[in-house]
Amino acid sequence: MSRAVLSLGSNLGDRLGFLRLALDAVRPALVAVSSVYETKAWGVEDQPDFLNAVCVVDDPARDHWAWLRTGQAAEQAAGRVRELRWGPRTLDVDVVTVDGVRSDDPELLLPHPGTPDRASVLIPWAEIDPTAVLPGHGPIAELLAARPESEIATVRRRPDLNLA
Ligand SMILES: Nc1ncnc2c1ncn2[C@@H]1O[C@H](COP(=O)(O)OP(=O)(O)OP(=O)(O)O)[C@@H](O)[C@H]1O
Ligand SMILES: Nc1nc2c(c(=O)[nH]1)N=C(CO)CN2
Repeated sequence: MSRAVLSLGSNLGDRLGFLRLALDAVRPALVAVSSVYETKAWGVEDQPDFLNAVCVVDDPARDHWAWLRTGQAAEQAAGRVRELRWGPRTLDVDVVTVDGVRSDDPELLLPHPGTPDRASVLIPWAEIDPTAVLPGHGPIAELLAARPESEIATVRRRPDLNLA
């Protein structure tokens, strides 16, 4: 069994369409998908808001590398051009965790190192798996409780947008 948590993000073009494209790439393995959230950009702040969502997927035939490749293929299909780090993009698929796998290979860091500091990942993840634990970091509910209220407020659920 290989159960992965994937974070999806888009802030260019047809944002919802690109999230749907990513989800369609994993739909046969889909266990759960969060609501869509409109989030203020972190990192490079002078860029459009993102749409973010998190999904849990499970496929015994795929290991962590296969999840990375699946995400990268979806990014390519969305016409993503690799430019600025933390800059705008049509589609970003981050592999947040895969089972308890730990990796310090720069091509696939696991768990994804940004996760503990990103309400834009923790909030949608907690919506679909509130008792989840981030390997090496603890329960995501505790990580979320440690985020400043000012950051939490920049992650807004968009009930009018649906991925499921
Ligand atoms: N867990 C992971 N999920 C997705 N890509 C990863 C992961 N760990 C390392 N990478 C590598 O990161 C590179 C992609 O980086 P990218 O440009 O998407 O970074 P970013 O999204 O701007 O920043 P961040 O990784 O902090 O979210 C790829 O080369 C990929 O191999
Ligand atoms: N809110 C938000 N900000 C971001 C995001 C993202 O997915 N959501 N992704 C980035 C590129 O890694 C940079 N900044």
